[in-house]
Amino acid sequence: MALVDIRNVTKSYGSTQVLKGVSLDIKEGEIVTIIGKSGSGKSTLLRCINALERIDGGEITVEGQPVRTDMPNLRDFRQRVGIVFQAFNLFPHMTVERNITLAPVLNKRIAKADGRALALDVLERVGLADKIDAYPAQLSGGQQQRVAIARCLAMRPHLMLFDEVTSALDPELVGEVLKVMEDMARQGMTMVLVTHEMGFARNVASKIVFMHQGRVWEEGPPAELFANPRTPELQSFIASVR
Ligand SMILES: Nc1ncnc2c1ncn2[C@@H]1O[C@H](COP(=O)(O)OP(=O)(O)OP(=O)(O)O)[C@@H](O)[C@H]1O
Repeated sequence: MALVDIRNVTKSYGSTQVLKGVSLDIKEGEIVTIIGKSGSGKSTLLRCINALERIDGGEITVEGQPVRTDMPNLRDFRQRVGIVFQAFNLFPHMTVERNITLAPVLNKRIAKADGRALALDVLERVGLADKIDAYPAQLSGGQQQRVAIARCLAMRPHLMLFDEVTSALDPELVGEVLKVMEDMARQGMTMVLVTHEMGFARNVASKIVFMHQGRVWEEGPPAELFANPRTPELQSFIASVR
């Protein structure tokens, strides 16, 4: 069974249909990269998987459970499906440790006394254990984004979604964040990313999904898709990002 099963999903904002019948399977351990032009519906699809947006038609299931914005165990669901955004959204008045432990303590996933150990554990995974007592303003953008990823990892998610997480970073800071994501991929985390980083898409993704005008236009393993794009739309997209 697929970890995520997306069947014929439609979604409109007002009179604009942004998703026009999207179907997609994501299996455990897969690294799926969604690419496509601005406005093709990539972020919207990602947000629908996490129940941040209500879908109009079709169905999304995660681990067999239908995803709905009004599902009874939404908070529990969001712990299993983490999302990291372009803006890091760290609380500026809290230390890195507090930022990471706030939700797990509030949700009673861990005792307050165990918070520091948990924070250290996830910070080690993003290479920032020495910043546990820092405040966000004392960190670079790349470091802040790695803390945001660590905060997500602290919930022990089964699936992680990344929405253009390197787009707001200075170019020299992009690599450190991609490296953390690459490590997570290697450790078997199931990940879905919307990204403009074609190098990452080529080298790390197990599957590329090319979206065009609200549809999955082409999908497949990167080597195949980039070497033999079948449609003129993907050909011109690849040419535009070279
Ligand atoms: N909350 C919203 N209200 C109205 N329209 C929206 C909303 N969110 C997105 N849209 C519109 O839906 C379309 C798809 O947006 P989406 O962000 O999913 O595209 P995208 O492929 O991720 O683009 P980008 O690469 O620019 O982020 C766009 O035309 C956008 O203007």
